[in-house]
Amino acid sequence: MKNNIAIIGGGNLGQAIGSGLLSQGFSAKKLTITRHKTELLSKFKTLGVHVTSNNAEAVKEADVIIIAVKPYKIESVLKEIQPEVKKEHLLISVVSDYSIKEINAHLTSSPTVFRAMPNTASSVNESMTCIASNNAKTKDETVVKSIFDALGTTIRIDESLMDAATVLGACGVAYVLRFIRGMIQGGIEIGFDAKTATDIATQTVKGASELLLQQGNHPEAEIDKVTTPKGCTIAGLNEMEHGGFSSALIKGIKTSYDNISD
Ligand SMILES: NC(=O)C1=CN([C@@H]2O[C@H](COP(=O)(O)OP(=O)(O)OC[C@H]3O[C@@H](n4cnc5c(N)ncnc54)[C@H](OP(=O)(O)O)[C@@H]3O)[C@@H](O)[C@H]2O)C=CC1
Ligand SMILES: O=C(O)[C@@H]1CCC=N1
Repeated sequence: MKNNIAIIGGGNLGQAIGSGLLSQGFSAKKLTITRHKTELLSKFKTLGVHVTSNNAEAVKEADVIIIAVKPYKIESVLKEIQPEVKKEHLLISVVSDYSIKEINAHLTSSPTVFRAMPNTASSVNESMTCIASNNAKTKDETVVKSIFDALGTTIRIDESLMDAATVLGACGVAYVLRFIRGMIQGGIEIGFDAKTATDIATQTVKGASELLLQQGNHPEAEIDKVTTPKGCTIAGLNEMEHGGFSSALIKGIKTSYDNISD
């Protein structure tokens, strides 16, 4: 990748993106990460990444700007960087609930603006990133896609689905981790120590995902292969459903969706 990238907001997601890029061989010299508490970015500094609290300076040196601050901070950041943003810049916002139109309203130079919704698995190059833009040139789309392809898998979506992408893909990491925690707790109750239960639960979740990813089957088709008539799997699964398992998940997803806007 030839681009110089500035990540504005080196927090949980900004650092995950930075780590993911570096582990794919992206040059530390071409990467800048900003935040106020720069001491919390020392591991990046050690690797040769330019670490600064000066957003304007970071933007000046970059051709791709990734904004990764909290939604309530984006307007002040846009005001701060606005004088340095040029038409040639690719500006990617990973900020939830802030539209391309709202971003453009703060910029006079008309850069090409994208929204992307990666997740924290960017740090291990296993993100699912949904990308949206309005009338971006194919060559710019290719650049943005290549950045997030380095961090995992990408899908292009319409911007109207960005809130849904935020919930399913980004919040989704937390839902799955809570599921894994539940499996671990159950595993300990039936006899495993915490480490062994964690090893079994995490690999089992990975394997179940791979069955769908690699074979493209419907989850129920794979479930049918596990459930022996009158067996323990179906007994446990039905008990989970009696407790509202799928329903709780669906309701939680809808509740997250309803809570995106402040
Ligand atoms: N976390 C996640 O899983 C995901 C988050 N997102 C979105 O990404 C954005 C960031 O989320 P997340 O990483 O969790 O949040 P964090 O609070 O962890 O990170 C945001 C960072 O921005 C820095 N910051 C604040 N103000 C400025 C500023 N003026 N200039 C530069 N840096 C600044 C803060 O550091 P300091 O105080 O040192 O300045 C902070 O570390 C949010 O909009 C969120 O919606 C999207 C997908 C997934
Ligand atoms: O919970 C949040 O607000 C952010 C958005 C996506 C993931 N975390």
